[in-house]
Amino acid sequence: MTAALELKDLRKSFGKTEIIRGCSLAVNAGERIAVIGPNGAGKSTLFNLISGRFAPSSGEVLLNGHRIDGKKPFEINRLGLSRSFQITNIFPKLSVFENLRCGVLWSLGYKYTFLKFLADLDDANERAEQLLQMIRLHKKRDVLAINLTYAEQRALEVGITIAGGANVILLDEPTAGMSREETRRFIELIKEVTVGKTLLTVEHDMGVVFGLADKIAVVVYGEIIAFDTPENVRANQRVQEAYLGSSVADAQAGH
Ligand SMILES: Nc1ncnc2c1ncn2[C@@H]1O[C@H](COP(=O)(O)OP(=O)(O)OP(=O)(O)O)[C@@H](O)[C@H]1O
Repeated sequence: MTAALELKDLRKSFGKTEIIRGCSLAVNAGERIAVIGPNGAGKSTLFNLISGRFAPSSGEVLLNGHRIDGKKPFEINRLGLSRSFQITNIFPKLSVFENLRCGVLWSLGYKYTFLKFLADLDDANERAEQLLQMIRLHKKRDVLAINLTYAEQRALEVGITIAGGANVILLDEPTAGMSREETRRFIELIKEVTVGKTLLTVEHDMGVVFGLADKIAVVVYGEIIAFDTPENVRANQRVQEAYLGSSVADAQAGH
């Protein structure tokens, strides 16, 4: 079976410092992966390499079996990989519905003509209405994004990320800054809206990791030292020594 996303001996140096030091990983379609690791381990850099923000120094990134390393972020997006936008990429003065519709329309293609735009508008409206329901913001349909609560803005961000129908979704700390209860509900929401999709999240909160992930990739000092089920990762000696056994991680996991 072709992996939905595959990294082959991926490396990235900034100047003389190698930050990503030979990462290999194969993620099957439909799997939910949490990428964890200490601060500065290279998690964000890995996401930046996958989503095309940085080009790797060497190695390959394959999306559904096709090389995407070296391509531009928008090209990778149109090939079916979507990364969560930062809050600042939500249009604050547009309504929730309009934000979602922008996400849908933007994904429809860069060779866009005005006539095609008009023809597709009905479809885009319909899709935006569906997304509204999915992210449970239908009651906030016409509210300006700037007037949403923080958790609602994060939900909108997820809605925009999935708007184009990408099959591989990257979310960077989706529950950061949320209360425990908001986090719990948000994990359920993420699970629902990503059914059938491949999901990668960078996550610090161990509660979120163990609640969401089918598999965990542990990044330490630019290397993936483990890639396995949550139970096996928890029991992995090397991971415990390098990361999980710390009191901080235990506290986050609620032990
Ligand atoms: N553009 C850059 N130029 C130089 N060094 C960089 C650049 N981006 C990241 N780094 C360095 O790469 C290392 C890994 O950073 P990265 O942000 O990927 O780690 P992280 O695991 O996401 O950390 P955190 O959990 O704190 O977000 C850090 O030492 C950082 O200073």
